[in-house]
Amino acid sequence: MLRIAVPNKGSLAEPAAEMLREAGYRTRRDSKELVVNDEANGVELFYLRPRDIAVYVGSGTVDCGITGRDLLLDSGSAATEAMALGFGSSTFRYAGRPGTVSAVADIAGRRVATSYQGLVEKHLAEHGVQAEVVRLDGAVETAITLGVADVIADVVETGATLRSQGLEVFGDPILRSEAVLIRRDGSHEDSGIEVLRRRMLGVVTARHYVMLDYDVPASLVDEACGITPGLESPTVSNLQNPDWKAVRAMVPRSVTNRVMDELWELGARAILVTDIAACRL
Ligand SMILES: Nc1ncnc2c1ncn2[C@@H]1O[C@H](COP(=O)(O)OP(=O)(O)OP(=O)(O)O)[C@@H](O)[C@H]1O
Ligand SMILES: O=P(O)(O)OC[C@H]1O[C@H](OP(=O)(O)OP(=O)(O)O)[C@H](O)[C@@H]1O
Ligand SMILES: [Mg+2]
Repeated sequence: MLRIAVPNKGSLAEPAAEMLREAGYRTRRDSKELVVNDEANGVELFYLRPRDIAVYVGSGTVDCGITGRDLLLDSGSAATEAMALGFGSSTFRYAGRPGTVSAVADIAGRRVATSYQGLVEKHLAEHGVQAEVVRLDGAVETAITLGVADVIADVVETGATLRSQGLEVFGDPILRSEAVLIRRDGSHEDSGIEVLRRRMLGVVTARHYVMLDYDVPASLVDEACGITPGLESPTVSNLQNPDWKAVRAMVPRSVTNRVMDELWELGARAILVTDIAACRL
């Protein structure tokens, strides 16, 4: 049985469960379930706090887990990123009152509030800045208003929380984070983890690409394939009318409409886009 740690709460919980479901695993039906045994797939899911997941994985009590890159690095656990999962994206940044602090060097001698003490202490040390780190559990943005800190370091997604407290980010992002699959440092390419990783990669890829089908005059096939080169190579099939060919290729979802416009201009017709439900590449 492969033991997988899964976020039980917070921003990562629902999208992580969704990804596991799409990858064919059984997930919990109610939020009070703490362990799910999915015998058919040879896995056991342990629902744990996202912050604790790297600790469990690092200690070897579970084989792998899903958590945030920021939480992994903050924990200092003996765990390592096996793959990025493409959801739960955020940046980790310093912020303060406008006009007070504008660069990392200005933090020297001040108080920094954060829930990510390990990450912040390491970043300050790397920049040769000495400051007091005030460890808080959450709602860090309020620390300046309440006079507990001069600067904060926190997760920023839309920036709405910062704005609501009249704060502004400064300096470069400390980190760009997203949900990641993690395994213990130096753990061998265990076949169970490899199957999980391939399945997750299948979901990430299926989300990232669409399948494009179109018909194009035979004389324009090469030009059309230049527009849609696919991953290995596009599929070109005959049509009953010998003057036309059918082409099928995977296209990144983000450029689908631009590619369709180009194909149409070239003379392609019957251009169809289909979602990919799952894949192994
Ligand atoms: N808007 C967001 N707010 C907080 N964390 C986010 C956000 N978007 C992504 N994340 C990621 O979620 C992880 C934090 O999860 P965690 O469950 O500790 O906090 P949370 O989502 O703020 O939930 P809560 O504070 O309600 O427990 C981090 O990896 C963080 O980068
Ligand atoms: O940039 P935004 O889109 O506003 O999102 C970022 C905010 O969301 C999270 O807080 P959460 O609501 O989880 O509260 P917490 O501080 O108690 O964790 C995070 O800690 C930031 O405060
Ligand atoms: Mg939070």
